[in-house]
Amino acid sequence: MVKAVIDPSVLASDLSDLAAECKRMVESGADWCHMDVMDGNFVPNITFGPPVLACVNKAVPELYMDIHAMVANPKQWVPDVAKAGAKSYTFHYEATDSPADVIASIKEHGMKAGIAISPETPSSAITEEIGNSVDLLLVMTVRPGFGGQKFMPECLEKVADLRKRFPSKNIQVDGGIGAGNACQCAQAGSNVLVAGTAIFGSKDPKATIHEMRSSVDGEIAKWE
Ligand SMILES: O=C(CO)[C@H](O)[C@H](O)COP(=O)(O)O
Repeated sequence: MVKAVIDPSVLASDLSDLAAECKRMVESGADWCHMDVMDGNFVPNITFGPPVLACVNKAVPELYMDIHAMVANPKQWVPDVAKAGAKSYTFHYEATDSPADVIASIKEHGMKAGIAISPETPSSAITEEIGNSVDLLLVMTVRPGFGGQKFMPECLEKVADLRKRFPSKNIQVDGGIGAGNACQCAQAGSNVLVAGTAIFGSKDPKATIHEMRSSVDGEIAKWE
């Protein structure tokens, strides 16, 4: 069965000291670090790409880099992101007409594959074929592009639908999440919680991660 994964989003970290920030998260009990790669095309923001990911991987080789590719051509970046040491690569359903090709490329390059849906995309866009071929389904709970936005609880209906249809998959939520709504997200069926502001802005990230994990663990125990 799935397990709780707490996944700090480095978008809210001190990006001038990214490797140290990732290390701090590993030491605080984070399972993964969520790395938002934005190209200024798919979303109106630009962050970082494979050269920066490679530096982080070199400095913190034990880190599970969970890539959220908010890019207009997701297949283009798969080889470079894999070479940079990423463990998983999640792309947007809205960014491609051929998700199966992108998924195949991600797997060929030795990464776990994920597919994301933005708030305006229904969960029915994830067909049985797509859902069964990925490792992770990401339901955005804000519009992609920026951290620190308000959580959209209406997106959780999509989490519930996906959990029902894909009981053994990692189902991730991202945007406006923290200790206050972790339980609500897990109740809907999410086991992978991304949190930027809530963790990097916390005085005690270790305690925040622990609290979020306890909420998810408590809900997962009820599913079985
Ligand atoms: O994908 C993202 C934005 O597109 C971020 O990962 C997300 O918004 C996390 O930030 P916060 O927890 O501060 O809302």
